[in-house]
Amino acid sequence: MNLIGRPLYEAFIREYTAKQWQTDPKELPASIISRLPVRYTYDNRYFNDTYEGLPVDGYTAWLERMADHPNITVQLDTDFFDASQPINKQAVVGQVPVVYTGPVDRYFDYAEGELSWRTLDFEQEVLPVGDFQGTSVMNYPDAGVPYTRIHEFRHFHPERDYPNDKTVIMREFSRFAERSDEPYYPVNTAADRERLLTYRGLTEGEPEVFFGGRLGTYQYLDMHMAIGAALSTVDNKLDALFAGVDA
Ligand SMILES: O=c1ccn([C@@H]2O[C@H](COP(=O)(O)OP(=O)(O)O[C@H]3O[C@H](CO)[C@H](O)[C@H](O)[C@H]3O)[C@@H](O)[C@H]2O)c(=O)[nH]1
Repeated sequence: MNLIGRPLYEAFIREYTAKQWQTDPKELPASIISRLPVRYTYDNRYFNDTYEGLPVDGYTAWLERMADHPNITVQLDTDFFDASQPINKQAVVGQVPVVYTGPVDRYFDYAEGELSWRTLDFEQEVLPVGDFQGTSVMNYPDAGVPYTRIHEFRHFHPERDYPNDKTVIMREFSRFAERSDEPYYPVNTAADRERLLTYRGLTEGEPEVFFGGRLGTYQYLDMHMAIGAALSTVDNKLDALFAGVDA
């Protein structure tokens, strides 16, 4: 309210935030809103960063190329908490360094209670038009619309060729995550923060386990922050563990 005043808060923030978090805004950390820059110019970009963009061929290709190395084996569909398969928590922790990027409460089998998380549902549709909304993301702040925003992929990559008579859109819906859902956002209420402190205490007792990413640290990290944090974990912690080990 201090940032933009009541009329703009009511038009753009109040109902969107209710849909996105289903949590009284007073319970949410101020950093959720203060991440949105307020400026008094006609610059209509989202953030103030010098460069904004996506990997040229997308995040999937970017990750596949990083993992495409003779020293790296990728094993998917393997549950770290399933002791019936060899690469499980009990078998590996303490034996080799582990970087864990799943939910921190799950790692400890929810011993200190559940942290609250939001998950997302997506509904994809192909429409028979060349351009549906003229922009990559359109937010729908009104309570009467069940989704929070619509993504239209062609606008993320204006440099690519797309058909003139078809476009892919995706509606995004937010809800509280159950244990079986994929968590996307830490809600981070005061109760969550208290619980997180006890989990942080527990992480200190884990030998050579490095908790990373939004889920492992219970932090609302943007992509550039998650990448930066991963690189500093390598520089500050992992490098030393592998010094002297043959590549
Ligand atoms: O129209 C809006 C937009 C945001 N918010 C409030 O501000 C918070 C932050 O909104 P963002 O859209 O910045 O948050 P997301 O993490 O959902 O955004 C993601 O999508 C953004 C673009 O839409 C950026 O790409 C961002 O880096 C990426 O994390 C929301 O939860 C909500 O409480 C509103 O109330 N109304």
